Amino acid sequence: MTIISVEDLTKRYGDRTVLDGVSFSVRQGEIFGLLGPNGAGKTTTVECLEGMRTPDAGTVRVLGLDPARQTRRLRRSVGIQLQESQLQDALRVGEALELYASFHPRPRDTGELLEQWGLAGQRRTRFGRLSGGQKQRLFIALALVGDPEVVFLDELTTGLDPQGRRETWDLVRDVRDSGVTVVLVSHLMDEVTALCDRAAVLDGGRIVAEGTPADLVAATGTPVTVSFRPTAPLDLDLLAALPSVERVVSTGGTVEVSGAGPVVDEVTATLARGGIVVAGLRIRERTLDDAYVRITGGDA
Ligand SMILES: Nc1ncnc2c1ncn2[C@@H]1O[C@H](COP(=O)(O)OP(=O)(O)OP(=O)(O)O)[C@@H](O)[C@H]1O
Repeated sequence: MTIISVEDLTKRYGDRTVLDGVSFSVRQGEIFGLLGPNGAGKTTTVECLEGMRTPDAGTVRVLGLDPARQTRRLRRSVGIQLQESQLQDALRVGEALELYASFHPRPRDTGELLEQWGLAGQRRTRFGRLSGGQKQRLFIALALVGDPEVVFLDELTTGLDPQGRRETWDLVRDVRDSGVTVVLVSHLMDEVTALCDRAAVLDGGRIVAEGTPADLVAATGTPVTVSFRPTAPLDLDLLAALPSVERVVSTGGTVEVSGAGPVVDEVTATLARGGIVVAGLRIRERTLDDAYVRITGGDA
């Protein structure tokens, strides 16, 4: 079921068009990534979905509502991750959660949320005294306190150490598994690969790719590279003639074969047929990082 649909969304700031016919949809219960370099228009898109900005053209629906016109009804069902500047340093963690819970008709149990997000021991701690990771977890807990159907998370793990990032990813998966649809704004490829069920890549105000992380990689035809040292003479033309192979280079006894598609299968089958044993076999898999750089023209 489609929870969010965006069709031909256009937004201008003055005479500058920052969103130029953006279309994508988000299904219920998925983690959907909105990925793109700085200034691509991610935040503007999400602000249109949250009802904070009014599109100049196009149609946006979130849970069947028009965010620009039915903002209040929408706010009951969506959770939005705050930015740091939006909480006062003197506010205690428990107070912040109670305050935000009071804005919602059927809030979640705040004690349970504190427990879930590892903040039970910080209930009386002032916001200004929390660590970066604790602040980030509090922002997510605040986004969830209204028991939303959709939650928007923006630059989720900024400032967290590797351990903190992984723990946060696990918690976001739990959020998804509890039935909440998650829209994640990120410019971090590893985050999108690890977390998102699907993602759209935004560049210069347009969607330039959309699909699962694997789809995005495949769509760009980013090369796979296989390298090895043959232990017997090898006819490189045999490899160059394989359908998926684009390039064969031999330097200092190491052969490097690259291409898009089933390169690894074709090369290993050819070697096996020729009875050629190889040493130091390495396969460099394509990654979303490579795909992203290709899609956005290297502006990562
Ligand atoms: N209120 C505004 N007035 C004028 N221009 C704006 C405004 N807000 C954003 N912009 C411009 O619109 C473009 C898109 O900005 P947006 O914040 O949506 O991009 P983003 O992909 O979220 O980037 P970042 O990752 O840097 O936050 C940028 O060039 C930005 O400078």
